[in-house]
Amino acid sequence: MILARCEGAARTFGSGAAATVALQPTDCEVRAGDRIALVGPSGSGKSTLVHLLAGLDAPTVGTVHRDADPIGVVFQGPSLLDPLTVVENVELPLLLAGEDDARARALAALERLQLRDLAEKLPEEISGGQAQRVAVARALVRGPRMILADEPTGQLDHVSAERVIDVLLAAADHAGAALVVSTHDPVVAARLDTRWKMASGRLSLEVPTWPR
Ligand SMILES: Nc1ncnc2c1ncn2[C@@H]1O[C@H](COP(=O)(O)OP(=O)(O)OP(=O)(O)O)[C@@H](O)[C@H]1O
Repeated sequence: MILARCEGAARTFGSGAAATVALQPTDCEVRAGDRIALVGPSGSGKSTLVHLLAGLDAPTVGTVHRDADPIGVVFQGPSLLDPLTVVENVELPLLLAGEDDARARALAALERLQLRDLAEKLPEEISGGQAQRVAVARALVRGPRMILADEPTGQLDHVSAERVIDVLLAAADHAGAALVVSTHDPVVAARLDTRWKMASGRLSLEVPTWPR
C-alpha cells in the first residue's frame, strides 16, 4: 500500500538569481511497512523532502500524493509550544482531531519515552534533548500510519538516541506504519532497512538490504 508518492516533485526557494533548488525533480514512494533512512550532507535537501512528504510544503514542480492519515512528524528544530506544558503539547494533536482520552493517551506516550515525570513542566524547564523526545511522543500519540522524523536524534546521547529509534520502530510496527528518518548518524541509519541518499537536492534510492 502506497502512503505517499512523489512524481517529478521539485522545490525551489526564491526566484531569479537568488533561487535555490533545494530538491531536483524526484520520484519516490513510501509504502506501509517501509523503514527508510534519509541520509546526506547538511543542506542537501532532506528536510525539504520530509516537508513535502508530510504535506507541510508544496512542490514548485511535480506532485506529491498522500494516502496516510494520521501522519506523525518530528521536526528538526524546537517545535514545542512554549505556553503549554509537556503533556498539553503531546495531547494537542488528539484534541485538534477531536479524539477521546487525550490526557491519558498523552501520558502513555510520554511514559513510552520515559518522560512521564516531565508532564507538568513547561518547555523552557526541560533540556533540548528532552524537548526532542517530547516532540517524538507528540508525533506518535495518534498512532500515525506514516511517521516522518527529521533528525530526531540530533541532540541526543547514544543511549537516548537508541531509545528514540526503538520507540519509533515499535510505534511503526504497532500501527503497520511507514517510518522515514532523516539522519546524519550511521548508527541510526543502520537500524532501518532502506537508505535514501540525498546529495545536492538529488535523491538516489537503494534497494532494501534484504527482500521483504
Ligand atoms: N525556506 C527556505 N528558504 C530558502 N532556502 C531554503 C529554505 N529552506 C531550505 N532552503 C535551502 O534549501 C537547501 C536544502 O535545505 P534542507 O533544509 O532541505 O537541507 P537538509 O539536508 O535538511 O540540511 P540539514 O541536514 O542541515 O538539516 C539548502 O540550500 C537550504 O539553504
